[in-house]
Amino acid sequence: MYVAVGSKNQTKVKAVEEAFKKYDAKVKGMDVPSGVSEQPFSDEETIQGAINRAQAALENNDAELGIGLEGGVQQTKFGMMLCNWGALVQYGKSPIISCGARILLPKEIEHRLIVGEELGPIMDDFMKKTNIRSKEGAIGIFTNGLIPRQEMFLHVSTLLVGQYEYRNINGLETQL
Ligand SMILES: O=P(O)(O)OP(=O)(O)OP(=O)(O)OC[C@H]1O[C@@H](n2cnc3c(O)ncnc32)[C@H](O)[C@@H]1O
Ligand SMILES: [Mg+2]
Repeated sequence: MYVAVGSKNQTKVKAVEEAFKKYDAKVKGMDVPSGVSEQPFSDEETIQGAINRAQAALENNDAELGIGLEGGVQQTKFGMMLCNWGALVQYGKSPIISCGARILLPKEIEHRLIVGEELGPIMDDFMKKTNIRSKEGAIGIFTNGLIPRQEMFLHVSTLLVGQYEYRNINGLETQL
């Protein structure tokens, strides 16, 4: 099985590799447009970004499945939450989607997002580190390293694989 991932971020590509391990799949990451803002600001926009990435990855080569993983934030009455969504796309079928664990972001980060900064650069500046988005991620920082970004994306990817298997066995279109 050949699985194309719409990103070169290693936290995403490695998570997909692990989720498809039992299929002995060839997993290839590639840069594709997300078709949404660099910093998605709602679940809906983040889902759309994940689907767009999955579709673009699938169409750009001879893969059997396209996977898109997209990070964003969602404002709630409790504060701004990190949100991450995944999509699995297959020719002739509707996309399968899943989301990852969520936590509230600190107010200081929320305020910077509201005035238009992107989470990736905010996190690097906040921690005085580089490229956090390709390492532990915001979720890793704010969970004291207990849930790094790759692990969160592994959960998202495994939710996609599980739903894909369920559909193959039962033939049910559960979504979209
Ligand atoms: O190369 P791509 O696939 O685009 O990977 P990315 O790290 O930029 O990730 P996303 O585009 O999916 O995330 C959207 C934005 O949110 C940032 N972001 C999302 N989750 C993050 C996290 O856990 N840590 C740091 N930045 C994060 C990211 O840098 C972008 O500005
Ligand atoms: Mg990005």
